Amino acid sequence: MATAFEMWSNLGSVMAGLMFAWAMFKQYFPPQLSRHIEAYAHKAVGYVYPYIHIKFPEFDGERLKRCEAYAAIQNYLSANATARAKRLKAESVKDSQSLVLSMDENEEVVDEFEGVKLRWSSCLNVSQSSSFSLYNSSKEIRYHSLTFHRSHRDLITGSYIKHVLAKGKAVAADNRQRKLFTNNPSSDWHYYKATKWSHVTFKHPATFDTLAMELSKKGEIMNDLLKFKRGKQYYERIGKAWKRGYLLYGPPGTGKSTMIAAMANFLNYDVYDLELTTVKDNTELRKLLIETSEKAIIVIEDIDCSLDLTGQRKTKKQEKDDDEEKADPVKKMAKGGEERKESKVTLSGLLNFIDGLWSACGGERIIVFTTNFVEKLDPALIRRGRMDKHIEMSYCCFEAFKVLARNYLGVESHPLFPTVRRLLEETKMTPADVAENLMPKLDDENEDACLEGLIEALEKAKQDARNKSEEEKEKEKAAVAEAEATAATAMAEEEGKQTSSEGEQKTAGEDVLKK
Ligand SMILES: Nc1ncnc2c1ncn2[C@@H]1O[C@H](COP(=O)(O)OP(=O)(O)OP(=O)(O)O)[C@@H](O)[C@H]1O
Ligand SMILES: [Mg+2]
Repeated sequence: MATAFEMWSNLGSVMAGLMFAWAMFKQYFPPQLSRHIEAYAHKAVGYVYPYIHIKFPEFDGERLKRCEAYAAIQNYLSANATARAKRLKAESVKDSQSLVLSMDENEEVVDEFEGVKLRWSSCLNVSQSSSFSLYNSSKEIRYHSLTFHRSHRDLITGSYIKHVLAKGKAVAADNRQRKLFTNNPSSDWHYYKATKWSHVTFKHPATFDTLAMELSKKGEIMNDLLKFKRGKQYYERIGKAWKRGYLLYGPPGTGKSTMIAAMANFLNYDVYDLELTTVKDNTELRKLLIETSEKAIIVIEDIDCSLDLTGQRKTKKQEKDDDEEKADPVKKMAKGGEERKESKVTLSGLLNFIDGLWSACGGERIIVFTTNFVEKLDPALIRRGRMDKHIEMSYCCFEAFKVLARNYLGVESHPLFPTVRRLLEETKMTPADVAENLMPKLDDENEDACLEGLIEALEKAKQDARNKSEEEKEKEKAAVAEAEATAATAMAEEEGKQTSSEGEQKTAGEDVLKK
């Protein structure tokens, strides 16, 4: 049997139908009259229809950003109301181990709070765009609608909505599966349902435990991250956007990417790997930024190679090459294989991305740049406030080696450790190379064999470095000798010229005297 609530809800639907009909016929009435009719109709509805509707749309701010309340309500409903819904949607979470059910579109459920009944509907409107387009340009507008009796207005708008949002956020935190995002080329953005970022589940095993670096430096970075994570109020108090920039620099194979994975696992944040070369211009960069979630690490790897962001002017030769390319398309094709789609993201666009007004939309974000050549970067890009913490990832030291030995061989100490220590102090080897040498190549290879292999590799690296430096010294010597020889020849020539001109002058003088 239909309850009073359902009866009133049905009446609500009838009224919605009448409103729709009115919207169609309204044009046939003079504007003055239609305004009067509308005002009286609203009053009359208010007397007979005692229910209030609140709409929670999926997007706010001109569709720029997904509304947090919408997401929280969706989570709340999937956890609390799905038992009563008849049509559900299933989504796998938590390493595909479990399913999360949520209400399907245009489905309704009744919820209860402190003895008060209320109704949630999940709605979808599809509107066709009037403009002609090659792509499917229909627009989907989703929203949740809450209906309740007006006598409970204070309870619902005061406590119930707060309760729903808090529960929804808690559910999201429980079900949260971290994601690794990458930006889609902007040419794909206008496809139906295309989003700016695509993602996979983030499953990198690196942690600060397995990261090889000096313990004091590691501890300092972990403390810095923790301070940031817990710093919401602090950032508010000092009037600074809740974000922090890290610059990781060092030679290839020293663990920069590994460090980012460790950071994400430590903080439980998503990772947005931003490929700058596919971003068309500064406006698109801003749009990408707005679509990143909170609790995220935004990464730009090898920033020095991404774009010409050094802020330096082009050399005369580069300018000449570019002009020639513009004039000669064949040359251009030969250089790029195909016509290059150049990104127009500029240094100032990137600076604003990191530290401009838009960077404060949404908090709790870490921005990480990695580079092999820190000296190539524009100082403005890496100044404190943009890149707050500069971390040098360097060659393997003994402490870092001990972490790798524990990870790869399961040993804390070994008689060969002192030899390794001495060799690591005498030569440079990246953690990636040390790790590779520590990895058993055969099933029966034990830790002794691995450590001996590493010592051999270190000895070889040391010898190679010595040979290289001797070669360089030889080259330097040869260059100095060559320079000296050239200078001596030039001097001799100069002297020769002087003597001959003196001789000529002398002969000329004698001739005059004879005469
Ligand atoms: N500090 C480290 N601790 C643990 N493992 C490391 C470390 N550095 C390098 N490795 C190992 O070496 C591999 C390469 O490291 P990674 O990709 O992090 O280097 P990178 O500094 O990002 O290099 P590139 O500059 O070429 O991008 C990793 O897969 C990891 O196993
Ligand atoms: Mg890397």
